[in-house]
Amino acid sequence: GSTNELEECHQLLGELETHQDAWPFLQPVNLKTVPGYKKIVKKPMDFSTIREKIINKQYSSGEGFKDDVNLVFDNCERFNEDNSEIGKAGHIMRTFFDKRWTELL
Ligand SMILES: Cc1ncccc1N[C@H]1CCCS(=O)(=O)C1
Repeated sequence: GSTNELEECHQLLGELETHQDAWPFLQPVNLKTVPGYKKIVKKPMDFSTIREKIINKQYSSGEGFKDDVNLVFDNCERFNEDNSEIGKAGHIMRTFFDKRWTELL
């Protein structure tokens, strides 16, 4: 059911936050200090914002949670070179998420 589904999302968010390659995604990108980010990335998203949304019951199902997690990684790919430190972390984190999400289904 959706309650259990959202509990699984909360558990999975904890795994994302504690992953060794999560560091670029733990807090919102600083729009004042990262040149170009505000203009280029229309919908910023990060793990702390997702946690707030879970706590405030802003997700009605796992789909909304999954969409926000994917937004984190899509923003990362748009702004960062694939072979940059942050770009590489984004690919690793997306692969990790996709595997765990598939295991939940
Ligand atoms: C995900 C992302 N995309 C583009 C630029 C920066 C970031 N993340 C930053 C978040 C704060 C710490 S950091 O500044 O090292 C990395």
